Amino acid sequence: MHPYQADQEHRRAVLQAMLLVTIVSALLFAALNFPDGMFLVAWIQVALAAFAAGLLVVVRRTQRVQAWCLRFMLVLLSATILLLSRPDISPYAFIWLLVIPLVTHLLLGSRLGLWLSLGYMGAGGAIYLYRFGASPELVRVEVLANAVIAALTTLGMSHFYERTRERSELKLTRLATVDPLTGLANRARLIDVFHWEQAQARRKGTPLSLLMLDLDRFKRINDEHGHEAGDTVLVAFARMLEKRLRETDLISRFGGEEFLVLLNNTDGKRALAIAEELRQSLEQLAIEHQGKILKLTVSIGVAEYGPDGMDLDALSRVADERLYQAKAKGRNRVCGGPALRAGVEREAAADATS
Ligand SMILES: Nc1nc2c(ncn2[C@@H]2O[C@H](COP(=O)(O)OP(=O)(O)OP(=O)(O)O)[C@@H](O)[C@H]2O)c(=O)[nH]1
Repeated sequence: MHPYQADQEHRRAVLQAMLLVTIVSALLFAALNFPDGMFLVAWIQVALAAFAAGLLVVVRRTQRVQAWCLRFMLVLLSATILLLSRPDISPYAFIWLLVIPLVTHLLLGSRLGLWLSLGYMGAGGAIYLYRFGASPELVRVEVLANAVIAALTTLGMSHFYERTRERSELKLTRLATVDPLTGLANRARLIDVFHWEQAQARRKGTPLSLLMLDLDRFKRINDEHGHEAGDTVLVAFARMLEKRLRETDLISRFGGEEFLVLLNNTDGKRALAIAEELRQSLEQLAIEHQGKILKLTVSIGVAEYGPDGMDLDALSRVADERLYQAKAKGRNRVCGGPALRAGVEREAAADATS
């Protein structure tokens, strides 16, 4: 699951729980307020329950969970402030202000949660002082001190909890999707991104290509210069790939000295040319390790989404076969399919005759 998706699913679950609580409590309060003749308050509560019920249906399927969380919070908090500003509301209803930091942080994260909490709790506090400022027993120092300390405690704890949760989630996401040696994407992330790119390619008909790269005689580097030198080479190769490719390309390390690159918006012919540029760049690269210069080459297999396969497994298989051909032909070369090669040759012939 993409990190963004994991976060989205977390928020979706919290929002669904919050909507259920809102429906039940709003209907309960409406049922208490109707017999007391507080019709406007009761109808606002019924409207809030209806809005939450409608949202419950939308939220099950929407991809825009964060936007719906914000809309729901703005409606819920504005309705709360509206109800608290009614002259017939009990001072005990202001206790609900203490719940604001908890729900805003759970639904909107630490940043938006903090700002909305400060805004709406501040507004609620101001309404309380305006309404009950003339009743000495309701604005006694110990009453206000209790309220302020309780409010700051829930705000501080909610903020601290959410910040810590967000940081751990980020750390776990990094661990789950990044190769620790090179900092490139790992297999799990490549699979994730491939699914996204595959959907784009299907919907928009844009081309997509895959390169499989394998360093030549890498074992020798390890054997002759040590494992550390091998690691230095892998990192230098990763940085070279990042420098030569676009930010939208996904570069991943699959294992050992094998790398996979996903080139979006790139057809097989262009991918073949890019692979050739990468091959030449590595050939010219001098990698320094403990005062020694290490030289290395790479073999590359190219596959194109569509002609060579419709999923990652099929494309990887084809790219791997072509990589094997490149190795078999003497290494330090790029191999595409017959169709790709024919395309390049046709172009070369056209160039020669023009
Ligand atoms: N330094 C280092 N070496 C690694 C790492 N992962 C795998 N290797 C080594 O990579 C080498 C791969 O060797 P082979 O699969 O024989 O391939 P090669 O020597 O590159 O030969 P060809 O691919 O046929 O050109 C092995 O010696 C592994 O121990 C790593 O993270 N760091």
